[in-house]
Amino acid sequence: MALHITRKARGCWSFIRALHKATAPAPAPEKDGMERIFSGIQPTGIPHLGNYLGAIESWVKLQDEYGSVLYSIVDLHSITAPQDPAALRQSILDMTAALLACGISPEKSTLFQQSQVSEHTQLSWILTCMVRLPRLQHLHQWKAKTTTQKHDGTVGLLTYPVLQAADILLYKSTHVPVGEDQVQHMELVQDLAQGFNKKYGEFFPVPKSILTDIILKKYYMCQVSVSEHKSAGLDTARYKLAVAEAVIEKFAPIKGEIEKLKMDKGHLEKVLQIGSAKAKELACPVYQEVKKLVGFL
Ligand SMILES: Nc1ncnc2c1ncn2[C@@H]1O[C@H](COP(=O)(O)OC(=O)[C@@H](N)Cc2c[nH]c3ccccc23)[C@@H](O)[C@H]1O
Repeated sequence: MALHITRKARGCWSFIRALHKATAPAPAPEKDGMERIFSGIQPTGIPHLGNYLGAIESWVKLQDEYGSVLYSIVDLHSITAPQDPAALRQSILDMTAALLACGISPEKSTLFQQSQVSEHTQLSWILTCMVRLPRLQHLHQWKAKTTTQKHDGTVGLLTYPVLQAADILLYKSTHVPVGEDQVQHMELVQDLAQGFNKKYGEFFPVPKSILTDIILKKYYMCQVSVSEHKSAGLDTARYKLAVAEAVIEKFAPIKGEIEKLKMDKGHLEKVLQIGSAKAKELACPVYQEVKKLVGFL
C-alpha cells in the first residue's frame, strides 16, 4: 500500500478531524480538588486503534482538566485470559511506553500498575460479597466472551467487573473515561457504590462515565453507510485507503517515540514504581475507612 498521503487522503483526514470536533464530548468541569478521574487499560502491549480512540486520546486531554487523575495498567484484569509470565512482564512495560508516547504525563497524572496496590483485590472481595451471581452472569461481556471462547469461563472472568468497581471506588473517583463497551460495567460500579452507601452510610461518590464518542472510530473502521462515503466525495475503496493512510500518518511519530522509550526499561520501571507508590498512598486511607465501616476494625 502506498504510504504517501494523497490529496484525497488529506481531504478525508480534515473531514475526520472536523467530524471529531463536531462530536467531541461536552467539556469537563473546571479543576476541582473534589473531582477525581480514574481509568484503566489492560497490558496488551501496544494499544490498538480502539484503545487509542476509545480511551487514551481522552485520557491525555483530561490530565489538563482535572486536579486529580489516576491511570492504571490493569495487570490483574489481564490474567482473566491465559498469560505467559514473560510476555505479560514485557506487555506491562510496552503499555507504559505506549501511554507515555501518546502523551500521558507522570507529572500530571498518576500512572501505576494495579497489582502493586494490594487494596484493589482487598476491596474487590468486600464488593464481591455484595453482588448476586445472576447480575454478573447477565453482563454482555461475560456472555460474549464465554460464547466466543467456547468454554465456561473462569470465576475471575465472571467477577472481573467487581474488581473494576474496586479500582474506581478505592480512590473515591468521581469520573471515569471509558469506551462504550464498558457502559454495563459502569452501571454495576454505580449500583455497588449506592448499595455500599445504603448499607454503611454515605461514603463513595457515585462515579459518572465520561463516554468517548466512538462515531469517529466507526468512520476509521469504515463501517459507515455508502451514502456517507459519498458525502465525503469518496467511493468505498478509496475511502478505506484514505483512512489507512491517515491513520499511518497520525501514528508514525507515536510509534517512533514508543520504540525510543522501550529501550530504557529502567525508566519505565521507575515511572510505574513511583506511580504505584502514589496510588497506594491514596488507596490506604480509603481502604482503612472501608474496613472500619464493614466492621473489621
Ligand atoms: N473498540 C473500542 N471502542 C471503544 N472503546 C474501546 C474499544 N476498545 C477498547 N476501548 C476502551 O479502551 C479502554 C481500555 O480497554 P480495555 O479492554 O483494556 O479495558 C478493560 O478491559 C477494562 N476492564 C479496564 C479497566 C479495569 N479497571 C477499570 C476501571 C475504570 C475503567 C476501566 C477499567 C476502555 O475504556 C475501553 O472502553
